[in-house]
Amino acid sequence: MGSADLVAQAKRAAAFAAVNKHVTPDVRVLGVGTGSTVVFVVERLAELRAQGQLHPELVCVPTSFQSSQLIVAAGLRPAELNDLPADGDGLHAPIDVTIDGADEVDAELNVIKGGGAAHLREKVVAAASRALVIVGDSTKDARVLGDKWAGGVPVEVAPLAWRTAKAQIERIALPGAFELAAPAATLRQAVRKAGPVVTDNGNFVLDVCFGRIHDPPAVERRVMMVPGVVEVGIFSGMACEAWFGNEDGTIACRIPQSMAKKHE
Ligand SMILES: O=C[C@H](O)[C@H](O)[C@H](O)COP(=O)(O)O
Repeated sequence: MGSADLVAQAKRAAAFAAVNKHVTPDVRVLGVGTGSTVVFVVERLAELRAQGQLHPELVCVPTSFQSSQLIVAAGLRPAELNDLPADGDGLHAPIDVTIDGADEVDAELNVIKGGGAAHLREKVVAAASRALVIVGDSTKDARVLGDKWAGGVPVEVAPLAWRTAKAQIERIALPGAFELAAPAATLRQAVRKAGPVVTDNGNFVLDVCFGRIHDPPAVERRVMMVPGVVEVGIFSGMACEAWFGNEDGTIACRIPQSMAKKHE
């Protein structure tokens, strides 16, 4: 088996394990992430549906055009977040659980997302979920963000503001929060289309390299303050569990390190 096949197999194993644990027949509203690992999440959902093991009224909230297409192709029912009824606690977190991929995950399960430019909708859906579960292959599993992922932090920006936002992001100074003396931002270019990537929301994406990120919540908050920034691809403190598939066929499941310590 080639290396790409082994990585796909690892992603599939993680996705299947997460679905098996979290998508029980009592789950009524499911958030479906975006990316190559989520393809396997939906493959498993289709199997469970065919076996009659899903809630008969299950609806799936997509996080992108791709995610919506996968849901429909698998015979599952898509639902818009705004159309879901409010829950009792007033927080409007009507989604039981969301399963999504990631570009990198640190020891506390802070996550970099947006390699597929879907992080705005992904974060909105994650925030409306009672649990966010991450799936990926073991190359995503890092101690500190920036240890492995070299693609930078995706930042969705309004097209009219991309140059000013880029300049302001590159001037961010947060002593101790990240490795580089100054962040470096690049406008993401499209493949097989001239010009920049345009997101599902009609915006552009800056990929911002910070080096290793020691304080993800501080970086996330600071970048969000730049005018024109729509969403930052750092998800701090949102994920409760991550599943990583290894090329040897084994799977690892992790919870945030601080929570694991409390249970020791
Ligand atoms: O924008 C895309 C998403 O955040 C993806 O979930 C992330 O890039 C991971 O994708 P993949 O499973 O393809 O590595």
